[in-house]
Amino acid sequence: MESTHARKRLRLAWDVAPSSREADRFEAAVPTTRGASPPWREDDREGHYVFDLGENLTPRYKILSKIGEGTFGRVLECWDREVREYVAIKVVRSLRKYRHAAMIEIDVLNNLSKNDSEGSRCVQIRRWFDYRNHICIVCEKLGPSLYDFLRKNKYSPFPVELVREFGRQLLEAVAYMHDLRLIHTDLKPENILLVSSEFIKVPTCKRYSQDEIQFRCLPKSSAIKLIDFGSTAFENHDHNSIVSTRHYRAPEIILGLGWHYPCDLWSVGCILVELCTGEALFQTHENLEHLAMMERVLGPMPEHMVRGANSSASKYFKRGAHLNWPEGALSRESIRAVRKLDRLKDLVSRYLEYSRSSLTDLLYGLLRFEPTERLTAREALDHPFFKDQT
Ligand SMILES: Nc1ncnc2c1ncn2[C@@H]1O[C@H](COP(=O)(O)OP(=O)(O)OP(=O)(O)O)[C@@H](O)[C@H]1O
Repeated sequence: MESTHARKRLRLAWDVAPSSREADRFEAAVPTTRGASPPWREDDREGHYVFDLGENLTPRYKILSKIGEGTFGRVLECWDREVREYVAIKVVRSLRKYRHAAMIEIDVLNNLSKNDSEGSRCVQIRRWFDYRNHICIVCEKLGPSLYDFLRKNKYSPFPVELVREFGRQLLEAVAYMHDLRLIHTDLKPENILLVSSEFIKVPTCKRYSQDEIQFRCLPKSSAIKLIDFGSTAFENHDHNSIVSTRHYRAPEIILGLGWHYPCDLWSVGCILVELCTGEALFQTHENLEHLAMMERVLGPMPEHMVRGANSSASKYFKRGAHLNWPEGALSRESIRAVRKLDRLKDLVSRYLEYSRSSLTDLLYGLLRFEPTERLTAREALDHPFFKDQT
């Protein structure tokens, strides 16, 4: 299944988690809903559960806000009356295929939390239940995603020290998953959440005018966790389908060569570049343009990969294993978009104040075309970039 190209829609409430006193006040203001479920209603046309804020999901959970929406369902912030904590509940669409996918996600989440001795950096499942034909997955409530943060800062990059912290934790999460023989397949800034919503505002060097200082928001804590295990693959399953959201999709997936653990590391490479520059590295919606962008940034693709491409991908190449570019481009804008991109090392050094050769070297290791030559998560964690504190 091809993940959606478009960025997720805006979060509805990203830094407005009410305090528990506020939740109590909220509780008192809507006394009639306490202890009861609302009357049964039809789902909407897409199979989403229909709700009103302030009512109960089940008598245990009070719905406070909608925090997200994805292909599989809606994520609601709820107050758990029994444990007295905020939780995020994914209320899955009632269609059979989503219910089925949700059961696999629950299996993965249980696996992740069962083996989690100390902070796996993957969201923790609390429990799950089936309510009015909707699978509901109750998880710890986390803060905004790294993408939410980039957007809030008008796509200005994160400081390199934060990129290092995020990168290390992201790789720890991926290494943990791979040790459990699980492949995430949909790593992207939207699926990396800060644990806390707290942030500080710091002045930037840029000024609009003499008196107007520009600010940007930085998270108070750099702790992050991975979410969205709805596309996670087990090591022994068939790995030929198209996976990953377009911008983060590895070349072996596009070429139909089959994919494995290394596809997650490619996505990590793309994510780290995005955190450093503020913008997605490969902003494209189309295979040939995507491959041309990869070659522009990283150099030519190895010939054996081109020769192994499946029948639908081999049409992107001329005889002699060269990409059919720019001849095959769909428009002039497309050619311009590819030409606009820099080589990886220039791209990184353009955004960082001074040369960061260790980061560039790490990125080249993560963005190797040949999956077997790509760094593994554990190798990447050993890279000098994570030791370099200057
Ligand atoms: N534990 C959580 N705490 C806070 N917010 C969350 C949590 N889990 C999910 N969200 C929010 O809900 C959104 C949708 O969640 P998720 O990505 O799991 O849904 P999905 O339907 O599987 O999405 P996709 O279409 O990407 O597969 C996330 O982008 C995030 O903003």
